[in-house]
Amino acid sequence: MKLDASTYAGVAQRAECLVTSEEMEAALDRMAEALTTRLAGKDPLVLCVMTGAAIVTGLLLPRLDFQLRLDYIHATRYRGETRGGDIFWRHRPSEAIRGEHVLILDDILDEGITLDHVARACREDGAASVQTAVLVEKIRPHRCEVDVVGVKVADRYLYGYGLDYKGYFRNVPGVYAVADEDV
Ligand SMILES: O=P(O)(O)OC[C@H]1O[C@H](OP(=O)(O)OP(=O)(O)O)[C@H](O)[C@@H]1O
Ligand code: HPA
Repeated sequence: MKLDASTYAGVAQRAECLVTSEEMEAALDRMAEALTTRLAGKDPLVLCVMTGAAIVTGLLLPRLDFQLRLDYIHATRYRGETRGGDIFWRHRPSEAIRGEHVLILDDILDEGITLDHVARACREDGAASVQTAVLVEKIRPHRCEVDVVGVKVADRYLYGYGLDYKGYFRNVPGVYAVADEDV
């Protein structure tokens, strides 16, 4: 769904910045360090969970100075809404996963349902090992744990650094909480 320019501007004006771009860049540096410790020398297959993880993937991979490969996996359950529904698979690269040390990279752990499904799918598809990393973890109970986290943020509806509000704001250089009236 398209947002008209005045609605877009209103959402942006009412939103609250929770994490600045400087803080996010520092978090990416810390994630890179933790992932290097876990995965350097294992020739991992990094799986970008489309679409939101495209930004964290692009920012993180140049910080990883070791042998790796990149592929993508696409499971979605929000599809432009601010509440999640059933998992919908768009791309599951089962053959590519078999025997690999997989790193699943996503933008956010919210309820944890998406990451739980994706990690299970990788194990079912014969991954040698599965590790997970997210740029943002919401402070709330989750369906699954994650190995490496960038920042922990309040349980509000968020946008920026890959996180979308109705398909928009993924390109915003900071993490913002949408005002209650806009959720
Ligand atoms: O922990 P959960 O409650 O399952 O939510 C997290 C998932 O929600 C978002 O995906 P979405 O379905 O919105 O697709 P997108 O990546 O295209 O935004 C996000 O990218 C995570 O994959
Ligand atoms: O707070 C959120 N913002 C954007 N996308 C999301 N997917 C799960 N939670 C969120």
